[in-house]
Amino acid sequence: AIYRRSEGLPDVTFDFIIVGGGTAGSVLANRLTEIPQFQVLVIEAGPDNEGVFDLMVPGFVFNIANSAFDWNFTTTPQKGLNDRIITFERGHGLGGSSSVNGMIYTRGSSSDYDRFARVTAEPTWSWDALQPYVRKHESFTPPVDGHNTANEFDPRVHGTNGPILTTLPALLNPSIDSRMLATANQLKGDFVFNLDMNSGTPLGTGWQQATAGHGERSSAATGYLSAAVRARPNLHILLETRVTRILKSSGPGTAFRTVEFTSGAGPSSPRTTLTAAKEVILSAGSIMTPHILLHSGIGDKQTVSKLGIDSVLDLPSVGMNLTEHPFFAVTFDLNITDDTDPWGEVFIDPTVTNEAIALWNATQGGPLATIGRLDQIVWARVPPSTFNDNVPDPSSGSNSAHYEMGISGTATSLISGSSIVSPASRGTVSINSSNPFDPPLIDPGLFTNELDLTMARESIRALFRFVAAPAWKDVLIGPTAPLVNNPTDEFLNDFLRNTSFANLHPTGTAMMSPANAQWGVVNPDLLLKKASGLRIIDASVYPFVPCAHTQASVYIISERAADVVKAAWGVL
Ligand SMILES: Cc1cc2nc3c(=O)[nH]c(=O)nc-3n(C[C@H](O)[C@H](O)[C@H](O)COP(=O)(O)OP(=O)(O)OC[C@H]3O[C@@H](n4cnc5c(N)ncnc54)[C@H](O)[C@@H]3O)c2cc1C
Repeated sequence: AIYRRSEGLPDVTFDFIIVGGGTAGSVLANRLTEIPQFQVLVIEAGPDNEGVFDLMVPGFVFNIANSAFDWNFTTTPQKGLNDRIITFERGHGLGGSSSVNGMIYTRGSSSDYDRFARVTAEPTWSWDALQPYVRKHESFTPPVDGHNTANEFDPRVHGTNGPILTTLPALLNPSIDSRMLATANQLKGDFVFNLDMNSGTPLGTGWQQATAGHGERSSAATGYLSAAVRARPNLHILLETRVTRILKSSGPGTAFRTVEFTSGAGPSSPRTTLTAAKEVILSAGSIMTPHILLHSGIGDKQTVSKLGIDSVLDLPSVGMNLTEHPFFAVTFDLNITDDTDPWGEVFIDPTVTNEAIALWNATQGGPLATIGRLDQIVWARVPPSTFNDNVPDPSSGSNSAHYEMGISGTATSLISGSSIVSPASRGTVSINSSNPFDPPLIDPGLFTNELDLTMARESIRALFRFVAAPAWKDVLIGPTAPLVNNPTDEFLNDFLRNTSFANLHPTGTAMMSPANAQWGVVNPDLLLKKASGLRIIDASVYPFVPCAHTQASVYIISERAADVVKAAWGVL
């Protein structure tokens, strides 16, 4: 059941208290309540996702920023971005960031997961070992327009029975799609057609896949917290309630089974505590998980002590290693005269938008049933000569991408949403007060490592090579200002520093490490180091960011983590 005040909660002993009903938290809530004797409480800071139009309609993804479903964070001034402060959206509500994200479904490369296994000395985090979980969360669903998808994906690498619906684009854009696929054929090499970028080898040009089905967004909340799951008598979801700290239990040893929370909105709001009989599971995401840990005195001893917070566990890696993908748009002017797309103006002309809304309401189809105009993505590597002994390759292996180009177009422009997906830069999440209501200091450190700029320049030059293919000859005008032909390195550095944003894929701020390692925050079983009772399950535990948009990996990791928890309590 759903509650909004802790006073209404039933008088039961909660075996598990999950902090954050986001992407990972929803997976855990579902899987742990499959065991009827487990009583599970989820505490989520934000509201319910149910019935919220902008969260349901894929085409309205850009309406969500700055709403009640966004934490409305900004970064610290970014040195690598000419000291610009940028927005840093995070989901606030059931489903967390999966309720607000861009729905792009990409798993990354097999070597990303093999690197997880290698650096944590835990073989069960490898791609091969994770295969059951790679499929368990997913149900591949035909696109809403019912077109033949035979050459657009490989059904053998997809799940068919999981809670999360995935699909292929439906609002096809033939004049762009045909040229994209022709380019892959004409140039091959880095841009060769890849039938399915989610096979473990993403490299090349392939059809984009999204977490949507039957015209609607599929999020951790719609998928894992369906009406039937919410009705389970052992699942209790407390909304609009913020966890302020996790408290050390009294008695010998270092155990953390108590959460402190409030439904108030400020530092003096009355706080309540509840203690889990088995575990607290922290799933507040890569930004708020370290924020809660630091406010609880779990983190670098000197840093927290300086702020007047009692240090209860000295773990210097908390909040370190923030890894994020820098994102930049690169645009070319086109002149397509045979464009027959009736929905070209859907987000520009209000009359067309209203027609699209009416169509979506009536049929859950039409242009709003799909995410904008993005039909294909290119994943590629920079030349090996970019690296040497002093400048090592930051990617996880030779089947991993360094950069991504999500290419969409209209009759007049071709836009690549480009990103460095194996970055070398690292940042931090920290705090500057003892008030848990103060926002975290988010420093993703974008472009602080020169190598990321080098790779970004190379990706822009790769896009120039891409649009130089014969397929574009009759329609390409040239780069859109301020971009110019044959740009110098200096020009591109300025362009990148002045225009880049965060791709909103933060990971690594509570990273896992081998059980005996002095660094890291959690062990490979995701239990907090040097303590008991507290597990962390969300994107913060990744030691490295995958070369992918990060939601698929959160589903994979959380599904496996649910089994790790069940095994620890003897029910698997
Ligand atoms: C705008 C946006 C676009 C994105 N686009 C894509 C995309 O297209 N494809 C993709 O794969 N990935 C995308 N991502 C990234 C992806 O959604 C995330 O990596 C993933 O959902 C993170 O899951 P998580 O469980 O770690 O955290 P979240 O899903 O963010 O969950 C954390 C939850 O904890 C709650 N919480 C935090 N602090 C507290 C507290 N103190 N008390 C109680 N509750 C708390 C939050 O409200 C939230 O519900 C995007 C993210 C955003 C924000």
